[in-house]
Amino acid sequence: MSSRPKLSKIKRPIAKSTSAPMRGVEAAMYLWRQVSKGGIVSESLRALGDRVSPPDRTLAASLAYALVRRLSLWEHLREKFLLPRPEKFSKSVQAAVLMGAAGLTELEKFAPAALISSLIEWTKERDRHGARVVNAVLRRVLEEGPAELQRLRNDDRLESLCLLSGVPSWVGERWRRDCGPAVARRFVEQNAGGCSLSLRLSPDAPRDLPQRLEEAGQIVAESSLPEGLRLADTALPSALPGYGEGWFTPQSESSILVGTEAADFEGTRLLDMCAGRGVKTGQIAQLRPDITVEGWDLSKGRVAAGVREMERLKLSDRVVMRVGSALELEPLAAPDAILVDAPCSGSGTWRRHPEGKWRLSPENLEELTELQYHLLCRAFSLVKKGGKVVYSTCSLLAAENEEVVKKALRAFPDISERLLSADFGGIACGKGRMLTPENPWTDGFYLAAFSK
Ligand SMILES: C[S@@+](CC[C@H](N)C(=O)[O-])C[C@H]1O[C@@H](n2cnc3c(N)ncnc32)[C@H](O)[C@@H]1O
Repeated sequence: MSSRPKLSKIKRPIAKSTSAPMRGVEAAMYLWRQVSKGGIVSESLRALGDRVSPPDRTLAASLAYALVRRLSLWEHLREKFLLPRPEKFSKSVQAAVLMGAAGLTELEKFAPAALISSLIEWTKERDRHGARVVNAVLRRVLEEGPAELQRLRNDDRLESLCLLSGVPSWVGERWRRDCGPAVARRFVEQNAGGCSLSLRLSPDAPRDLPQRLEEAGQIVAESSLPEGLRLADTALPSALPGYGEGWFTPQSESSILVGTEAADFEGTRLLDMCAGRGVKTGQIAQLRPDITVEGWDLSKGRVAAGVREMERLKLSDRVVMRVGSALELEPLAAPDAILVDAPCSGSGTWRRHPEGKWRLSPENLEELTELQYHLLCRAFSLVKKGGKVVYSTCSLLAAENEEVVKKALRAFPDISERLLSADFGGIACGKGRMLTPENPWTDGFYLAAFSK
């Protein structure tokens, strides 16, 4: 994996304004280039605008997601077939082989010969001699790749399962250390599953919203949560009927449970210390018409999106969103309850955001856990005496969850962990819970609650 492009911090893709139309494979390569530079597939796809026709867009998205979801597997195949070593070849050859391995293995609807010839054409424009190498290597992938995949399936080491499921092997090892081999295998396998859109219904959603969604072409199912609704597939939420009216919010069922726990407190003021775009902020304000909410976030863009979200949900009169670090801002009034929905590795949501898993390293995990610890300590010191703190992450790693909690509890003897307000399922972690991505509508989440 030595030749992997550096997947640095997320940057927004730059849409070229004066650009020629693109075919599917070319667009897929553009998406991959953006991801390699720190972008994310969905946003880069949007930035392509009308430069690709709808069928080419579908092909480009399928190829790019196939590549990013199981990147380490394609790198493994590239290592095996692009000899003597991938680094000996140009970047274009390396990228074409990677994309080809993903496409030939996963895309059943696209004829292998057509994919190979598109990748050869793409490479030819960048590296004339390299195009022959791409041709030869992809034909080997086509012939010998299935046997290699079968060999991995027959091998019961966790490392092979990680390759097949698209999980960085060091994370698989961490899960084994944290939870034992059986749970670790389950987490790895769950990562290979698909995900679908789940909605949180607003109190003013019309009763016939499910029918309206079905009329718009969605397959709708009931959720295990009274305020939830499941769609059979993913969809662009803003394109669904009722989005503009604020009748629903896209939110995974695990995330809904976190908001439910945070809204269950005595008092009238809640501080949401890492409010992001305000998904849980809006949920809590809807659940508790008697309270006011203050939401903070470091990101100006997310706070601006949060402000728009409160307007969409008609909550702006009770929710204030502010930009700044939760380690420095002072609350407008002392909070009775605080939600720390901490920035994290996102290891419970990798099915939705596959780019994140390849950006995580043991080093930046350590930086995250430091920040999480300080955020939780700040919440412990800011909350009123008698108040409640909820800590959550969308991570399945103990380092970001119970280990942060243990360390912060040691520093605050006046804080104690309390039972959650309901049985949320998942795996017990002290008095908290780890919710697992066991179906397409749930993400991996950790939540724990505290009293001062
Ligand atoms: C998990 S997300 C929050 C999601 C949000 N609660 C929701 O439900 O939509 C974590 C957020 O923490 C923010 N963040 C990171 N460092 C922060 C800090 N020092 N102070 C405040 N927010 C921070 C990030 O910008 C990110 O939006």
